Amino acid sequence: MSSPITLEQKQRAYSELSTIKADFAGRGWFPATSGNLSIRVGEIVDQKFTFAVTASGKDKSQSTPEDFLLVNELSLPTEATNLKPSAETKIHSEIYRLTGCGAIFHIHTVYNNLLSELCWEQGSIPIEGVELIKAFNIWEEDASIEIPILPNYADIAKIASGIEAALIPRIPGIVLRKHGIYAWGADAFEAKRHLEAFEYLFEYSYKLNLIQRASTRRR
Ligand SMILES: CSC[C@@H](O)[C@@H](O)C(=O)COP(=O)(O)O
Ligand SMILES: [Zn+2]
Repeated sequence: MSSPITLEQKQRAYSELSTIKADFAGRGWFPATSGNLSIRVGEIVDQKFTFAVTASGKDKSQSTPEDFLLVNELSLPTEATNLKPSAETKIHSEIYRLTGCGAIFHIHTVYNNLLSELCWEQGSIPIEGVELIKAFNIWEEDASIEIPILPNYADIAKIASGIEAALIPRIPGIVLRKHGIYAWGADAFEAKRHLEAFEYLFEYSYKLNLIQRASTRRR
């Protein structure tokens, strides 16, 4: 059994999620109700854990008393509620199980969708030598990283079952093809830093690609 969650722990997680949700909504990171967020509450004990997750299908630019609920490692609500957890909760559960992280943020952006398609054939998005790679705690000079891309099945359990094989240990994120990114960290602060870095690197990479293609055409 994981230890019982106190009201204070729950309120702290909801408050943190609420602040992050408003911040990301302000950046246009939740178009058309897309995206979902979660924070783990309490420790992982005997592979059992609890996390606060966004309710499904909400306008995530609005703040209401019904934005979040608690679920367990099986993605099932741990308290009586009318709310439905995010349709993608099983992806969160699997990432917590595999990484032991403390927070997971998922967003759909044009840049993460474009890069997932541009790099689909190679199976991952390569980024070379950009300073912001250090946001992942990768400090080597001119580091090269690859961000894995997974197929975007309609069956969320099928997506979740492919995560273990796709994970790259030092990369705190995965991209679903023409869908969006999942980024995580030890806590909400770190998950946010990672997500911001991924999105910056995707925009950089997409624009670099455009410039390089245009200059190749001119030659
Ligand atoms: C409305 S399109 C986006 C959804 O299909 C899904 O990908 C998503 O990110 C949000 O689902 P949700 O159930 O609200 O967490
Ligand atoms: Zn999604």
